[in-house]
Amino acid sequence: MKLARNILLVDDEPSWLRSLAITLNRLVPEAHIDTCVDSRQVENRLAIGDYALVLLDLTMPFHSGETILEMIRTHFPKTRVIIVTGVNEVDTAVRCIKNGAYDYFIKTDNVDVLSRTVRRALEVVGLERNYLRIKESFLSRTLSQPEAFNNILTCEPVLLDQFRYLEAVALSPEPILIYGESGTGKDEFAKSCHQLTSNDAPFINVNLAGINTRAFELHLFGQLTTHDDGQVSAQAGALHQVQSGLLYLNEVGDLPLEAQAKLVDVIEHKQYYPVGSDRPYPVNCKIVASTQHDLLVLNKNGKFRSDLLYRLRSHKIKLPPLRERKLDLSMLINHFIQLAAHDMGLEAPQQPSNLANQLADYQFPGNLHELKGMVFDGVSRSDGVQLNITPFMEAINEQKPEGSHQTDTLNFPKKLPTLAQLSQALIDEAMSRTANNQTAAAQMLGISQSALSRRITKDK
Ligand SMILES: Nc1ncnc2c1ncn2[C@@H]1O[C@H](COP(=O)(O)OP(=O)(O)OP(=O)(O)O)[C@@H](O)[C@H]1O
Repeated sequence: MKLARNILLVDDEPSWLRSLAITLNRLVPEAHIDTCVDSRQVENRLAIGDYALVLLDLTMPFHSGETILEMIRTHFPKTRVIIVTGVNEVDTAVRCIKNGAYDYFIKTDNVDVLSRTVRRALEVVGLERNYLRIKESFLSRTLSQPEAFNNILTCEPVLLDQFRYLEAVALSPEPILIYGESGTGKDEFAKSCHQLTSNDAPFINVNLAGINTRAFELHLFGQLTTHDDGQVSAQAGALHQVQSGLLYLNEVGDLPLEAQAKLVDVIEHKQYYPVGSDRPYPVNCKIVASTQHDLLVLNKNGKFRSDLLYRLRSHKIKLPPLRERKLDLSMLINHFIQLAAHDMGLEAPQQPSNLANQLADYQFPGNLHELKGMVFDGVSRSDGVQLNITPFMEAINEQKPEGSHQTDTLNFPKKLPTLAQLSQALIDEAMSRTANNQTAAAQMLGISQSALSRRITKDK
């Protein structure tokens, strides 16, 4: 995770610079400290290094601290300045604050004051930069890392917006919540977030469905066990294994209330205690959670803690169900045909041109899981040329409301039709249901396309 942490110390006294650098390295170990003893070099150093913070002496040969402060405010507005001053220069330091310095520090102050001020300044710069990045990235219409979304096919504007939103918030230190029905692509979005944030660190997926609090603790925090002989054995939890990668908490809505309280602690304090240990360990990973349930409703029903809800909702992505993504259908069917054919070692069959139209009113309760299953079934049943549409037609028929099923029982009129009439009625129905696609209609009727074509031509 990118945090602002580069600091430049500027002072003409090399011995003071050395001791300040050592102190800060010890007290603020997450910072990267550089030093500069020549006030004429400061502008060049800032131009080549991405400094969040400058600790600036006031009295130096060549350029005074006040002059350098003005240069930094003008040319490097994203860099904050803390004035480091002697007791006799406090008036000047206060004037510097009025001119935009973040704070001042008196050389004789105790080092705890210094480390607190530096930490706070780094946090402020980190938040400012984060906010700016989110704003700039969201306002631009383009993605800077489109390859992170290679696994998510879509041309739906609402999802393309979610790509830009995810790219904008991926580097934020806050967690991200992905909300959508089963099979809407939550896992894929979490993987994209991993690519955007920490591709070379681990991605760990923890399924929280049905987990109890004890199992949650062991799974996430790990355990330290002290044996009778005094030996200690450790079992690493997901938070240890993930390091600075991405922890994906799948189905967070299923977590018991007690375990939710433990998760709030992790997010809030960025640390955790392995079971059996009273030593805290830092949390350095990105946390992405997903849910199929509306957490607001769970919260109203007393099943989801408010503090966890509001922490998770700081960045949230809502994925639409497939029934609201009809623009994507044809492309997704082709994609799954390629996958299925590859997995089965077959030639990829063609998608019937009107298949997506026929599915226009189908609700897809299982979303992409269901579509993928249908396509894999259709490929396995295909004649090698065209995708078999039986699985799709079966699903459409199953979904028809009560009373519209005509397949189970046939209601004949009082006077029975002749065989020829019945056969003609069947052909007409199949052609109408498949929008006149002879191959699809033939599949439906259980005859070859050439046999159907002969019957149609004969009847003309
Ligand atoms: N836009 C997409 N393009 C291509 N494949 C996709 C897309 N979205 C999802 N998939 C595929 O569809 C299947 C279901 O997606 P995924 O597992 O991400 O959904 P989910 O919402 O996490 O489901 P669940 O809630 O069951 O975990 C997966 O095989 C995934 O690779």
